[in-house]
Amino acid sequence: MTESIVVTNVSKQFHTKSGDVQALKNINLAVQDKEFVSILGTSGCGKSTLLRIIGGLETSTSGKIECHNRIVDGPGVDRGMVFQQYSLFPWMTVSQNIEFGLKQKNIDKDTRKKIAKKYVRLVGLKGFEDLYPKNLSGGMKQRVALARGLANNPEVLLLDEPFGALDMQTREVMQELLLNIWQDSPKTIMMVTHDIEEAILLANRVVIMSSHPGEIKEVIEIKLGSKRTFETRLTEEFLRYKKIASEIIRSESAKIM
Ligand SMILES: Nc1ncnc2c1ncn2[C@@H]1O[C@H](COP(=O)(O)OP(=O)(O)OP(=O)(O)O)[C@@H](O)[C@H]1O
Repeated sequence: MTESIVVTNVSKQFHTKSGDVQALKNINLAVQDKEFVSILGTSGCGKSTLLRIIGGLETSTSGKIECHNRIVDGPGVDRGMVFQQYSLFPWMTVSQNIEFGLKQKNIDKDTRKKIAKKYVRLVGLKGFEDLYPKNLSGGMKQRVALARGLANNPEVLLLDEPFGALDMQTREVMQELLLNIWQDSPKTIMMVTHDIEEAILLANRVVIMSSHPGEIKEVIEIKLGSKRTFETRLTEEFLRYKKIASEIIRSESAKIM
């Protein structure tokens, strides 16, 4: 297996008016090509900071990040990011939003349209292509953001709480959607979430971070097979993973209370 992302001895310190904050301490992690890794941890433990450093939106204080053997020193088309705040362009339609990154890559109009059409269908937005974000529900906007991230076909997709703003039902539909898309055409995905079930259902490995400073506390390999469905949540194996992860997170939360 080849390594997609390699994080070596990454630490991050923020300098603020009220003092220094050590957000990350000595993070070491190798994510394999086409692996799905979820990152769990208590609020403020550094999950987003780690993802932003991998995305090149933030610099580390020490250590290095490599993506397919290239040192990360800023954002790049090899790494796509989808955030909880949909960050859609309000003046662009659903299709135009999805096509945006493709246009930046100078992909011709016909190919752009074809790719956008494919992802509009995959995320269940057929018929809504010409609407503007203001005419969409939160769940629909989130699907557009996901479609845009996938349509760009980056080598690595970085998802920061992508379903965090959604209600439970929509969230579950979106999880299943992402699961189906990933099972049909696997790619390297790192996803930050607060939702233990979401982390386990989707990932090959769940990384649990400890807080203050953020360190990797535990890495759990999730052996639930590659054909997971919604019903996987009801299996004994799944519940066993949930119990293990919940206990670690509970003990971490207790430390900061
Ligand atoms: N730009 C910044 N300036 C100063 N401190 C920051 C900055 N960004 C994050 N921090 C601090 O770094 C630590 C980690 O923050 P981060 O947002 O990465 O945590 P998180 O695990 O993603 O939290 P949450 O789950 O609540 O979103 C926190 O203590 C936070 O206050």
